[in-house]
Amino acid sequence: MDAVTQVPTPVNEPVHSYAPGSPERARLEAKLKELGENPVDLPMTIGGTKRMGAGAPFDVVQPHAHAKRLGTGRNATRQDAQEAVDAALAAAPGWRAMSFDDRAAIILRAADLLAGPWRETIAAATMLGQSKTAQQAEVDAPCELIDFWRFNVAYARQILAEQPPANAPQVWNRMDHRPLEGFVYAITPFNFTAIAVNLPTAPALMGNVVVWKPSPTQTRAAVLMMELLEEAGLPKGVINLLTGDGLEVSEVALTHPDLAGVHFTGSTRTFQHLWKTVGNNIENYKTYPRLVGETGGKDFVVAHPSADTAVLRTALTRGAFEYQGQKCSATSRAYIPRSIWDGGFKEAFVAETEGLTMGDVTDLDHFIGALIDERAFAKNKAAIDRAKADPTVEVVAGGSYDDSVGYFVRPTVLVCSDPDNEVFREEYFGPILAVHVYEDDRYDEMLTQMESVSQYALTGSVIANDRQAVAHTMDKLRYAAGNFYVNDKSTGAVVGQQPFGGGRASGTNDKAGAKQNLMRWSSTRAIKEALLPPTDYRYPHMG
Ligand SMILES: NC(=O)c1ccc[n+]([C@@H]2O[C@H](COP(=O)([O-])OP(=O)(O)OC[C@H]3O[C@@H](n4cnc5c(N)ncnc54)[C@H](O)[C@@H]3O)[C@@H](O)[C@H]2O)c1
Ligand SMILES: N[C@@H](CCC=O)C(=O)O
Repeated sequence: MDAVTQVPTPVNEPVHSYAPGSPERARLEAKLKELGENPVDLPMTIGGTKRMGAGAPFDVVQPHAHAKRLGTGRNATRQDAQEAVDAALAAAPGWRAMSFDDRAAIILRAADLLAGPWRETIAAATMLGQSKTAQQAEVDAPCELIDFWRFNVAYARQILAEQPPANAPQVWNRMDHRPLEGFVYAITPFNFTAIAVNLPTAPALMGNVVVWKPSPTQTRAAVLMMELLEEAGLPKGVINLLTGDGLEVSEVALTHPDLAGVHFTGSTRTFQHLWKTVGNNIENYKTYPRLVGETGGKDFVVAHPSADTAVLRTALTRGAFEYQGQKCSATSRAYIPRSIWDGGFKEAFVAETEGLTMGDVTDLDHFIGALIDERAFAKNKAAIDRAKADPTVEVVAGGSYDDSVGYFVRPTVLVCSDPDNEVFREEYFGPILAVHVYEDDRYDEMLTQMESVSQYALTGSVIANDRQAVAHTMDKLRYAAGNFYVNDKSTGAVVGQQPFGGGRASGTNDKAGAKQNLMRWSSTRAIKEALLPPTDYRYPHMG
């Protein structure tokens, strides 16, 4: 079909409340029971075929009740990886040849399946596997993933329609936005099902083939998402799912001559390792692999003396502790003026923090659940223990932990007099908020220090009612965050509204769910066609 079509105008998916007595709550509870009580095998999908493979087994458990197993997968081996790359490359010509409308229709159908019949299944898998509350699972997958899919289709349509603005006389210029040559390697984090699925599907929408390696702890939802994509009509081999730690997968994929790109979200350390490996192999690739990575953060809230204290308290409680602080955007450091801290804020904030309910997320009354695994628990426990032993730090809320049933760490507030302390620099990826109380007349000095005390630049916010202070802070912190908020929490970017990503050590800032990201998965061919081409090499000035 030659028609230049228009895609549906995207709108953000409405968030279901799961309020007591609502029909969606009843459906969710049924799915929680079904998935929670029936552990399954978690297969890979290579060229459309499901298989467990022969690698070492790993269990996926419920982090808030780690004795409860959701399923068992196996680490993909070198052979699994080689076959996945072969399957992707074999699928590439057919996928590239398919029209954009056909590819877009698959993604739009996937969005509708997720918004409808699959909604509570994916929400329940995300709650159980990643220990999210109903609200936190709902804003992740379904909602954010539906938004990624619908907005990406609209952005991709715009990119493909982009053509040169000028044509010289007797010339027609065109742009052919080609998929990359080779395969894209998508490596995804545990904490968002939406991110895990956007990373392979965004390049696929642009016509690329993909090897997808999700996080082991997110595998229950990942395997279900693969089934949903198949139901939506995704052809075999376009996305190949490999389970496990990914170590052998990287040995194959990162050294393969057809590696065309890496689409990563996860820790800074892992991304730097991947980048170094690609750098060390740079002479072996047929093309320069695109490296897109969104990584860690040490996200801040700066409160000005003019701040509304209720706004500040809510931004801190939600920003620091929702999903147990396991968002890359979670507030993990706050700068509060002495006048506010000593003026009753400390007591109110500590009381609110101590009152947060924590437990098994299948009890929908809780505000937070557990950390993802043993490693995350140990990291946060060690950080709290170091803080307790540090004379410059005072633990004013929380500070306790217990992994006997689930990986639970109480929301913790550390007040530290030394703004250079590790508590203001290290990403713990847990419910630990470091607070520095500054003297009101030293606002500017505080801004200068906190601007670059950490290596990251992901998210941050200013809470202030004084407009000049807002403008000054925004200017001074221009490079300290890729997503900046005024009088709001540092988390909760919405696709189509606040494109997400950070700079410095936080990533390549290619903005997930935006045009910038999709453009990385396309390699443009510029075409000039001479309609009346010259037939004499001489120019007029030659007489
Ligand atoms: N900036 C963002 O948009 C964003 C979003 C979500 C999470 N994050 C960051 O992610 C981190 C938490 O996620 P995580 O614990 O899953 O991160 P991680 O780096 O431990 O793991 C990410 C993925 O990389 C895989 N991996 C690790 N080494 C590998 C290798 N050699 N080869 C192949 N795969 C390998 C893991 O199995 C997982 O799938 C935090 O630092 C957080 O800030 C950032
Ligand atoms: N996009 C999410 C964070 C993703 C990282 O974990 C937010 O804005 O809170």
